[in-house]
Amino acid sequence: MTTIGFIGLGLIGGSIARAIRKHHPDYKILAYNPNKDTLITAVSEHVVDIPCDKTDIRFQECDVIFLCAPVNANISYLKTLKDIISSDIILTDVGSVKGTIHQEAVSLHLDANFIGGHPMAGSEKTGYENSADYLIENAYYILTPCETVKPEKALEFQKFIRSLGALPLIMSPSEHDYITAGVSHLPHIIASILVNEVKQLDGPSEYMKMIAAGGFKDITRIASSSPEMWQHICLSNKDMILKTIDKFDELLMTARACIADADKDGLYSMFESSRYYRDSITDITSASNKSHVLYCDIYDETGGIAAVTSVLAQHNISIKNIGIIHNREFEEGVLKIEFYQEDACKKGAAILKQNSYLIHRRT
Ligand SMILES: NC(=O)c1ccc[n+]([C@@H]2O[C@H](COP(=O)([O-])OP(=O)(O)OC[C@H]3O[C@@H](n4cnc5c(N)ncnc54)[C@H](O)[C@@H]3O)[C@@H](O)[C@H]2O)c1
Ligand SMILES: O=C(O)C(=O)C[C@]1(C(=O)O)C=C[C@@H](O)C=C1
Repeated sequence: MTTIGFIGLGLIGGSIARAIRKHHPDYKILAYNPNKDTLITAVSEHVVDIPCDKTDIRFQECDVIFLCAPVNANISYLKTLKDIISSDIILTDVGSVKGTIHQEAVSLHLDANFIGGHPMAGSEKTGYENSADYLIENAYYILTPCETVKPEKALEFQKFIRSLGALPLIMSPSEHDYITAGVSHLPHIIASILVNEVKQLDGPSEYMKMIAAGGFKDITRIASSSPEMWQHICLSNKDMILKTIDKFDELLMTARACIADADKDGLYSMFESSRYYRDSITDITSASNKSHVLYCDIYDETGGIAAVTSVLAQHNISIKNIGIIHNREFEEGVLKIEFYQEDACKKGAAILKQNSYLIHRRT
């Protein structure tokens, strides 16, 4: 029997625990979370087997412990767990910054046990109540094993992550921190600034807030993310984030100059270059690990999901997975439906369209 521990059972911890329960129903799951109600719910849903205290001696039984609290809390847990855990445990975290926790693992002589982790999936929503067993499905899951981790241990953990439906990708902590500063940390800072900018510019009528449409909403969804989480990330990945801010500043000033100078060619080439590059970014669900998914707009009303599933059932179309998703690019109320086969997905889309549902497929 494999035993897995969790410290922090929020959006990401809860989603990984649910994915383990789904793919490895016989594994034993122990969890600590400061909010006890979360643990009670997780036990009642059979996601967690044993609710634990912060320094619970039963964490000794674990083969793997996932640290799923905010970045700095994960770092401080290494010291707390050091005297409890078994000598061949795999300790991992899901934090959005890797350099600082690696430094702590090395200084505590836990490096032979430590494999940093970071699922590149999430949401602006927090907490166990928003967790889902499919959250990390088809998402890149960055792994940063310490150099002293035995290769067979690292390989075994990589296989485990793949078994949960995620796509493991190995890199060094510094490479991780550089890349995520560019594609995750700076975008969150910019989203937050954009919202604060509108807040400051808007007049007493609040027309800006009222008419803000798809463009503003798309680019600022992540401004609703957890302030605590992003405070920790900015404090932990300071140098890399400052580099990306400098680059952003340079490009913003170039755009400013193009506008001030009415530089037609400069403006055209800025928009043309970003459009070309953005169009080349594919959704991995449509690449080699293709899953047969469609997104369906539903009304936020009782029975909305049941109506969709019964239309599909009437045509003998089986659903592999279904759920409301929050980490997405479409509007509120989108239902994600996964099918076993591409044919079933296409047929399902056609039938739902005939029934006046608005269907999206990602390219
Ligand atoms: N939200 C995302 O999109 C996302 C994506 C990938 C990775 N991450 C990382 O995952 C981690 C958790 O983020 P989340 O989105 O699940 O946040 P969350 O707020 O949903 O969950 C955090 C959980 O940790 C618990 N917690 C807080 N302080 C704690 C402490 N000192 N000790 C133990 N538990 C504590 C909270 O009660 C909560 O249940 C963070 O390190 C974050 O950087 C987040
Ligand atoms: O989709 C979102 O809401 C996210 O912000 C997820 C997201 C990101 O893409 O930046 C946020 C933080 C992470 O560490 C990893 C993923």
